[in-house]
Amino acid sequence: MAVALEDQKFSLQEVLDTFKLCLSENKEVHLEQYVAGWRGLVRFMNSLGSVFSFISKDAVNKIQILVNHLNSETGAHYVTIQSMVRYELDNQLVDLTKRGSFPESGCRTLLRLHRALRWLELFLERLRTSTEDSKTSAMCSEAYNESLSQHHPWIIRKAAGTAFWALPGRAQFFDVMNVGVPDQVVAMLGDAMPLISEVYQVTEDLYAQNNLLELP
Ligand SMILES: CCCCCCCC/C=C\CCCCCCCC(=O)N[C@@H](COP(=O)(O)O)[C@H](O)/C=C/CCCCCCCCCCCCC
Repeated sequence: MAVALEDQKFSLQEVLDTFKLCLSENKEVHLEQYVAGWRGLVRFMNSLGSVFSFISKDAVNKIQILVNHLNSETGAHYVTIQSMVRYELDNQLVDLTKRGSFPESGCRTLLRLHRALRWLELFLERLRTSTEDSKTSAMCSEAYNESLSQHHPWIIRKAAGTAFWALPGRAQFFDVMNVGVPDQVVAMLGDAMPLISEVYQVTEDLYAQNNLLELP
């Protein structure tokens, strides 16, 4: 019997596998798979409750901007993050010092998700090494404070901190991930982490080489 898409059980393994697909052998990051990975993560976050919807809205908005670039007539330049950066810089399509004509450039939009990927990397590593009595809210908030929060104003930091309190405990969180017993979750995270870290590092190096890490 066919199962409707919305009835299919969420599998975090599949989402993390999508990130695996976005890195080619020559270390190019494919944008279509990168945004597909984010879409899956947002779906997971939505399943945790409406308290996260302000975060989800922002992420969806940024994903959509990138999808619009991919589907535009210049979409061929957006196949990889590397080609996107080259194209937008060569054609002066990026606001480099202050917000101006290009508030939806691929480079600045992806930078926001890239910073969030660092949060994810830190959060997953904490989850992987956590114990039964570790608190997901504390792990999430520590990861956030070490990464994304440095780019957010007080009001966003406050709202994010409040939302983290609504995270389910570790056991329930592992359950929603739908990977298996805790040992299987830990093993899956151990496999996924190096890939996420590599995607993060390749993007970080590309942005650093092009002085794009502080785009307004
Ligand atoms: C095995 C565990 C899996 C964990 C799965 C986590 C799923 C997370 C899914 C999505 C993460 C959210 C990505 C958020 C992108 C935020 C981008 C950003 O920084 N935007 C701000 C700046 O944008 P501009 O104004 O410059 O355009 C914007 O101001 C942000 C607004 C919303 C608040 C963002 C708070 C981010 C907290 C990230 C932690 C998410 C916690 C989820 C808990 C599972």
